[in-house]
This record gives sequence, structure tokens and C-alpha cells, in this order.
Amino acid sequence: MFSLPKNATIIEVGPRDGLQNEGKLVKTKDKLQFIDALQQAGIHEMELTSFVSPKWVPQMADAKEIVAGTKKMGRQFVLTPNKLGIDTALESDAQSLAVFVGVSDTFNKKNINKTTQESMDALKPLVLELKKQGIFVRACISTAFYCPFEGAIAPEATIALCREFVDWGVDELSVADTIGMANPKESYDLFNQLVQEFPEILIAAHFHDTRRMALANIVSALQAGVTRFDASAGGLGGCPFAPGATGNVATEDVVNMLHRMNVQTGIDLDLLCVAIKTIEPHVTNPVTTGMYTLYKNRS
Ligand SMILES: CC(C)(COP(=O)([O-])OP(=O)([O-])OC[C@H]1O[C@@H](n2cnc3c(N)ncnc32)[C@H](O)[C@@H]1OP(=O)([O-])[O-])[C@@H](O)C(=O)NCCC(=O)NCCSC(=O)C[C@@](C)(O)CC(=O)[O-]
Repeated sequence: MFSLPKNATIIEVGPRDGLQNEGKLVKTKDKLQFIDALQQAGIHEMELTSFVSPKWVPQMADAKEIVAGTKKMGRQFVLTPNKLGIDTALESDAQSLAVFVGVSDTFNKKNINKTTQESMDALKPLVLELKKQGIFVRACISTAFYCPFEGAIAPEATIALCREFVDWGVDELSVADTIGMANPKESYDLFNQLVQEFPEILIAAHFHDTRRMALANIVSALQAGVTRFDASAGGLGGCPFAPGATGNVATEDVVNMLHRMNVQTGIDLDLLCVAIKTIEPHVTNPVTTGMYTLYKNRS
């Protein structure tokens, strides 16, 4: 039977994933206006920014100002790759942290300059300490399906990495199709296994829309029991270290699809489009996602 939940949660990643790959530096005040408009649209969980090396990702150099300038509302994540990032994030009063690791060694090395095992060895004491302090920790698992350098990833390898994080006590796994290559069957199979194996933990699905399969993959993940979805307003985004990765699935298209299936998100679609309108002039490419295009044609 085609069964659906009554509610689903969107974790908006536009201010972080959406902007990290943008070539033109966006002013802090324009990012803050975008975040504020997203909050007004009813978004209560968001990745705000990342405390990474500004040499690696110049767009995220204003992470402290972003955290300081954002109204505390709901759950707000910042990404942190290492001890320096975690310490700076906590000094900046960030409330919920996300750590990130690729299943694929080659990708991880290009993204964080460590092999997957080196990353896990470095993260373990840091995550255990965060959990001792009662801080909400999200673990982002990149290249969970495919790697731009190594090709197909064995589901067992992704599950094994997730299991380590679960053993450390993280609160959430965000499992990513980094280059938008997974298909709906692969989405169902992996998320079904994850939901069965880790029933006690929050699981989010993070799809990029490179091959336009992200919405179908979300429907598959819903069928597998996932109710949390990362998405980026305007479909902005991509990892600068994953060649071929285009934007994340567009929040407005996910919200529209969910609402039309009677799955509520608490997000106002028109106000979401207003938020996209605030950031569109500051990014290089026009936003051409389905629901935003309809909104613009209407207004
Ligand atoms: C991890 C490092 C820092 C290692 O980079 P490294 O060069 O090996 O680091 P290092 O420890 O040798 O330090 C080099 C310099 O960076 C500084 N540094 C060191 N750490 C920090 C920090 N936290 N914040 C600020 N500065 C930092 C450090 O102080 C030093 O400064 P210098 O002495 O040269 O002036 C680097 O590789 C990095 O920043 N990588 C981040 C890459 C990134 O942001 N990728 C995108 C996010 S992941 C993603 O998008 C995927 C996801 C989550 O969306 C899911 C999906 O779709 O797959």
C-alpha cells in the first residue's frame, strides 16, 4: 500500500549548501536577509553556515557573523569539520552541530584532506565530548550512494559508517546523494535498511538533483519511513569538491509535492518564494525551479 506520513520536516540547507558553491561572494547582510525570510516562511530547521577553512571555502568566512545575526528559532545547524571549527562554533553560540564525512576515501580526501578513517579517528573524541555536553549532533554522510571519483558505493560501507556514528550517540544521520546519481530503487533500498537498523535515531535524506531524480528519490525514502528531508530554497547548491554535483533538491518543489500529497510541513510556499526572491539577485545563476517559476509568472 502507498502509505504516507501526515507530517514531514524540511531541513533547509540553502544558506549553507546552497551558497557554499556560489562563485560570487554574497554579502553577510544579504545572507541574513535570506535566512530571516526563510524563518518567516515557517522553516524551523536550517543549516546556517559552516565553520570551515576560509581558504577552502571563502563563501563561509562570515560564519560567526551569520550565527550572531540569526534569530534563535527552532534548530539551527552549523557544519564543523574539525576541532577548530567545533571550538569556534561553540564560542559563537551555535546550538547544534553537524559533522561531515564521505564514505569514499577519495572524496573525503578532496573535501577534508583526510581519508575516511583519519576523519573518523579525529572526530570520535570530539563527538563523544559534544554528546557529553548534551549538544545536538548531526552526522552528514557524503557519497552515500555514488562518488564522483570512485563510482558506486556499496550500501554496506555507508551503513557501517552510519553505525559508527550511531554508536557514538549522534542524534541524526543526514545521508547524502552528493552528486545526484541515486535512483528511486536505490533510495528505497538504502533508507529502508537504515530505518530498520537505526529505529531510534533521526534520519534525513539529502538529495542533489543533478539527474532530476531527487523528488522521486524523496517519495521512495518516504515509503521507506523517512520523514526528514534536506532541501535548498531555489535548488541552489552543491559541494565545491564534488565535480558534477549540481544543486540540492529545491525546497519549494519538495514542499509543493508534499502538500499536494497531504503531507504537511508547516511551510508557507508563497513566503518561501519571497525568500528565494531576496537571494536571487545575489547569486550567479537565475533560479529556474518549477514552483519558483510559477510564482514569478503569477506575481
Ligand atoms: C578541514 C580542513 C580545514 C582541512 O584543511 P587542511 O588544509 O588540511 O587544514 P589544516 O589543519 O592544515 O589548516 C590549514 C589552515 O586552515 C585553517 N583552518 C583549519 N580548520 C579551520 C576551521 N575549521 N575554520 C577556520 N580555519 C581553519 C588553519 O588554521 C590553517 O590556517 P593557516 O595557518 O594556513 O592560516 C579543510 O579541508 C576544510 O575546511 N574543508 C571544508 C570543505 C567543505 O566545507 N566542504 C563542503 C561541505 S561538505 C558538503 O557540502 C557535503 C554535504 C554535507 O552537503 C552532503 C553532501 O551532499 O554530500
